[in-house]
Amino acid sequence: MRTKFRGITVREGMLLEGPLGWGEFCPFTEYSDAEAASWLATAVEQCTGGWPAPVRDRIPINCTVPAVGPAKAHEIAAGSGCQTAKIKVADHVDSLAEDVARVEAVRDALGPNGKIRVDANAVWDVDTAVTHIRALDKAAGGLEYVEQPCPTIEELALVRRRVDVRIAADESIRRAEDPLKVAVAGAADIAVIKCTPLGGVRRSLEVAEAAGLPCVVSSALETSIGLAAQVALAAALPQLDFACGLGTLSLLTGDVVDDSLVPVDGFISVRAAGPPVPGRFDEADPERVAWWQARLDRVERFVIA
Ligand SMILES: O=C(O)CCC(=O)C1=CC=C[C@@H](O)[C@@H]1C(=O)O
Ligand SMILES: [Mg+2]
Repeated sequence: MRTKFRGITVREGMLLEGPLGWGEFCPFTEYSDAEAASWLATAVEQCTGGWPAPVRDRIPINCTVPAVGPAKAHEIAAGSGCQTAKIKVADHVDSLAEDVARVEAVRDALGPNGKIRVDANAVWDVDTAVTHIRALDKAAGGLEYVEQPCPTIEELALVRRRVDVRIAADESIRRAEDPLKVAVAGAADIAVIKCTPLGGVRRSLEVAEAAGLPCVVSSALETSIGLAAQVALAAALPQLDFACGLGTLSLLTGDVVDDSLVPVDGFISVRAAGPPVPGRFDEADPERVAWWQARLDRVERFVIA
């Protein structure tokens, strides 16, 4: 990673080859085998099953601004070519002043017509969420939405009643016991859908339909191989009203393909990625390779069982 993001500085994963090409298996290292099973289903769909036909040929993209200082945040947003920015906030206790400065810097970089959304990754309680959302909304001159301000659906519903900013559900969907059954309508205005953890493009289309809300497709920090599945999902959704969080290759120091799925002028064109360049990760630590192979063996058995 170029900058620490969701607490990690190294992104690990595995590429699997099947009859249709390559798939990416990249559950975060702390996830259990049970939680990793749907990530494997996504990789298997990609390299064996293929995806539904696209209904659009390019996807509007938001730039992603980690919890960095205002000067760096300005540079990221200004250099991204995107009209929408998603800003990480609340990454530590007492972050409000830094969050406000980051949001102000991004507004300055995007100009008055840019759209700004923030993501708190479920760390606030209801009262903190209300106070911080109001302050950040003011700093932004209007937020497009706030993603997962609190941990539970009930808390999202309470916050939603008390602020004028739209609420998006992310962890509430992708980490739910059954993402097909989670009742987010009423607690949120927007559903963040990530096909990598949800078990593939087809299943994500079902989750999106079940959520009954406008959707934003967002990445799980994949290489271009895994991002291609997310792009396929964004391309196949019947309706796409918001920019998607798929511009995350810029958070990584490298990619496994040469022709990376990066946004140009704020859009990613819908296409496959790959193949991986042989030898790109020859330097991978043998201990980590063995760890991933053992994980794959366990998760595979978990899926079959
Ligand atoms: O949505 C984006 O702009 C980028 C993706 C992103 O923010 C995330 C990717 C992976 C893990 C998550 O913590 C995080 C998110 O919460 O949305
Ligand atoms: Mg999120």
